[in-house]
Amino acid sequence: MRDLKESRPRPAATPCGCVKPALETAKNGTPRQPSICSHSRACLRIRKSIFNNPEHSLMGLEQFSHVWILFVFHKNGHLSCKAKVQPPRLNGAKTGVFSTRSPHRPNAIGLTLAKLERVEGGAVYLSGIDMIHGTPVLDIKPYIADYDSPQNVIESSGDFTLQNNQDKLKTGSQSEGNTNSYDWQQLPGHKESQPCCRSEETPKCPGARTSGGSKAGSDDAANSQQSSAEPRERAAELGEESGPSVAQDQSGPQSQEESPSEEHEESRLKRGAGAAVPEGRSPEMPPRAPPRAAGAAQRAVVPAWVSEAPVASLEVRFTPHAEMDLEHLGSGEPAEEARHAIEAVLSADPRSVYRRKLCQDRLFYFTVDTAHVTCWFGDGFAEVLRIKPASEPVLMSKAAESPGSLGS
Ligand SMILES: C[S@@+](CC[C@H](N)C(=O)[O-])C[C@H]1O[C@@H](n2cnc3c(N)ncnc32)[C@H](O)[C@@H]1O
Repeated sequence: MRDLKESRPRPAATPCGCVKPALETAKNGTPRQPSICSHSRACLRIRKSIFNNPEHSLMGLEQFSHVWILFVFHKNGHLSCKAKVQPPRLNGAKTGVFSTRSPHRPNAIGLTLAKLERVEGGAVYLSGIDMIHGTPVLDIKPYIADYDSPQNVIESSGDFTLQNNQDKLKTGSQSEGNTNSYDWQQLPGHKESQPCCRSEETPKCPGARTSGGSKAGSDDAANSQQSSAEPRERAAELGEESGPSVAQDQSGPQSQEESPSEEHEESRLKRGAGAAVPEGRSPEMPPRAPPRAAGAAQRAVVPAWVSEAPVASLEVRFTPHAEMDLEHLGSGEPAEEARHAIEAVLSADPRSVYRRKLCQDRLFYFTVDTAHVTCWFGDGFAEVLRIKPASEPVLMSKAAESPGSLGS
C-alpha cells in the first residue's frame, strides 16, 4: 500500500546505461490501466486546505464499489505532446493522441476507474490504480454504471419501437415533480434523453445509489463556501494556470504536428504499396471499425488494437533468488499478492516501444504496490531477479503540498 504522496527525488539506476532522473523509474511498471493489476493499491488523503473537515467530503462514498479518479500526469517530464503517439499496444504504429490513453496529451489529465477498498476519515483506500506515487489528484467521482457504462444504459433490441416506448414511459414517470434535473445530452440516433435519475435528490435507478451526499447544504459552512467558488477562482486558489483548450483555438500553430518529412513519408506510403489504405489512415494501423448500426448506438465499441493488442503477453519467471525475496516479503497472502501483482504488470509488457527496441537486454526496475522489482526481458518472457520491500527504497516526504490537487 503506498500513499500517493510526493516521493523525494533519489538517484536511479539506469537500465539503458544513461543517467535518468528518479521519476523515470517511478513510471516504469506502473500499470498502464487499472485492469492490469488489481493489487496496485494506494491511499489518497484529502487535504485540509481543500476542506476543513476532509471526512465530510467523503461522506457516502463508501457505498460505492468503484470511483473515477481524475489526476494530473505531473511526471510527464516535458510539456509538449504530439498529435500522433505510439501506444505500447500498437508496438510502434502511430495513432492520434485522442484515440489513446497516452499520458502525453495537451492537458495532461488522467482518468482511472479504481476499486474503492474503504474510506477512513479523510482518506480513501483504492486498488487497481495506474498512477504513480505522488500523483496530484484533481477529483473523485463515484462510478455509476447507469451513467458511465453504455452497455448498462439501454440494450438495443430488434424491436426499436417497443424499446423507445418503454423509455418514454420510464422518462415520464421519473421526471415527474423533479426540478433539479440534469441537462442530459442526447445521444445521436436516440430521440429520448437518458431516461434515468433526472433528480439528484430522488435517484430511482438501480446502481444509482447515493448517500444523501448531494445535500450540500448539510455540510458545515466552511465547506459550502469552498464548494461554491467559481471554477476560475478555484483554479487560481489551487495554483493552477488555466491549461490549453483543445477545442477552442483551432487556428494556432501546430507546433507538435509531424514534421513535413513525416507527412510526406506517410502520403508516399499511402500512394505506394498501401494504396488500399483510406485517406487519413496510416498503413500500419488496423482497419477502421465498420459503420455502426443505428440500433447499436448504445453499445461501447473499441478498435481491435485495444481489445486484441498485437503485442503478445509475456511469460513471467522468477529466479530462485527472487523466490526467496518473495518469501521475505511475508508468508502467505502478502507474498502471493506481490507475486500476482508482479506477474500482472510484467505479462502485459510494461516497456515503452522505445525500450522494447533499444534496451532489450537491460535491467528494468519498477515498483508495484509494496514491492520494488528488478527484472530483465528476453524473447517472450520477463524474468524477475530481485524483489525488495518498496518501503525501503521509496522515501516519502511529509504531506506533499503540491498545489492543484485534492490530495496526494
Ligand atoms: C497509459 S496511462 C493511463 C492512465 C489513465 N488510466 C487514463 O486512461 O488516463 C498510465 C501510465 O501513465 C503513467 N503515469 C501514471 N501516473 C503518472 C503521473 N503522475 N505522471 C506521469 N505519468 C504517469 C504510468 O507510466 C502509467 O503506466
